[in-house]
Amino acid sequence: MKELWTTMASLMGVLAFSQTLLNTLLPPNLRFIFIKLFHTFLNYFSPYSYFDITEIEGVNTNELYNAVQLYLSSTSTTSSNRLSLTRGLNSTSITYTISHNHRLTDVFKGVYVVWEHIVTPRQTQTFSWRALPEEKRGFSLRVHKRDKDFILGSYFDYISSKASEIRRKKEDRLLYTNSKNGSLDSRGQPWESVPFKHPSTFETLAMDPTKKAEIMSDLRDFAEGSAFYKRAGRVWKRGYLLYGPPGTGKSSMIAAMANYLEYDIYDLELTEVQTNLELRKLLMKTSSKSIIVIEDIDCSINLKNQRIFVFTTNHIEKLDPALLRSGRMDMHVFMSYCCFESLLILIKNYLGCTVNDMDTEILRQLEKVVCVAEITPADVSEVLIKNRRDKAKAIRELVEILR
Ligand SMILES: Nc1ncnc2c1ncn2[C@@H]1O[C@H](COP(=O)(O)OP(=O)(O)OP(=O)(O)O)[C@@H](O)[C@H]1O
Repeated sequence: MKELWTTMASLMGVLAFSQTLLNTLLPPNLRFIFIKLFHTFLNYFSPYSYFDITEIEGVNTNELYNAVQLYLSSTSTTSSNRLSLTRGLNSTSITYTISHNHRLTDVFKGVYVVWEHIVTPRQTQTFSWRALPEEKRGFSLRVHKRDKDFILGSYFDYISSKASEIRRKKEDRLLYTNSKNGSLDSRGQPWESVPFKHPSTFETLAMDPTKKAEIMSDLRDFAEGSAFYKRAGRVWKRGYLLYGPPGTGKSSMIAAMANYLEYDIYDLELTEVQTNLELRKLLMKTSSKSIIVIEDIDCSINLKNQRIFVFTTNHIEKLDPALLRSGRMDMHVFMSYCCFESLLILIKNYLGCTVNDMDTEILRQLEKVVCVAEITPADVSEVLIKNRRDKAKAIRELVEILR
């Protein structure tokens, strides 16, 4: 053991001496060439290839760096014993990634790779139109030379698609509205956004169960069908027309759709849009995983984008028949007054009672009166919220107002 230490100490001494000799004898340019040659020599014999992904390329943010960071934060790949945790302002989710200058191993289709998160202080601030971070951050990927082509071919594509999936799941979704008179915000965006936190889901939505199941399956088919639409040469878009009296749940339905598909919502106020060109620009600035809501329908609008559109109206009879025939609306959904099934859903939402908890005679009475009373789910909700602490009173009052 003692001998080993002595040998190591001598080796270190030789190395230090060689470095000093190199620094004294060689001018900086030659020294640089010498070090480069030395690295090339080492690389030649090394069994590994390295890929560097820096956070900032020139002055642009490198999207691949963000994608790798997100990908490495997914539980299935994390095998490091030191992680950095972060949470964005107004966000409910925590993101974690490997700590600075730590490593982790990932396995992709049986191939082992090692990631290292390299963070070093930025030495000099080169001239730039925007301030650069004080630290230089980057990922270095080490792969075996024999796996290099395979990794370049599919691993990075896999990382990018996984990162988009994680981004959609983790990020709080947003509700966008178009700025007044087509003005742009401080970041040059025509849409203003706020976090979207509407609690409505298909489970809490009171409507005919068959119709509900049909809409859910249509949405799912559409969201998963991009390849089919492409094969069939059709534009990947779907239009829904929601119509019915106020308070029947059109807005709740839109929120349920967005929550179901985990899409953002763009609430398009057409009165703020002056020209078709302006409209096109607005639509170009939306993501494809989004629902675009248009409440004032106008025949002249031209919608060619790939996404889901939802049109709402309280008066379908006032719509131009040409608009209904135009093929822009693939599904017409009538949001109707309360039916018995809707009533049961609302009672469960607000009072926590199921059919089994309720008196059969009361149920029979409710069933009899609800189908003749023109009462909206919004009206029923009001009564139930008001009396939510006294379930019996809530049901009694419901029977009363339905008569
Ligand atoms: N079908 C429904 N299921 C569950 N809750 C509903 C439903 N319809 C209405 N509500 C309740 O009533 C409130 C108002 O309904 P909502 O705004 O969705 O109706 P709307 O049809 O969009 O009305 P408007 O045409 O006036 O915009 C909702 O926040 C919700 O609490």
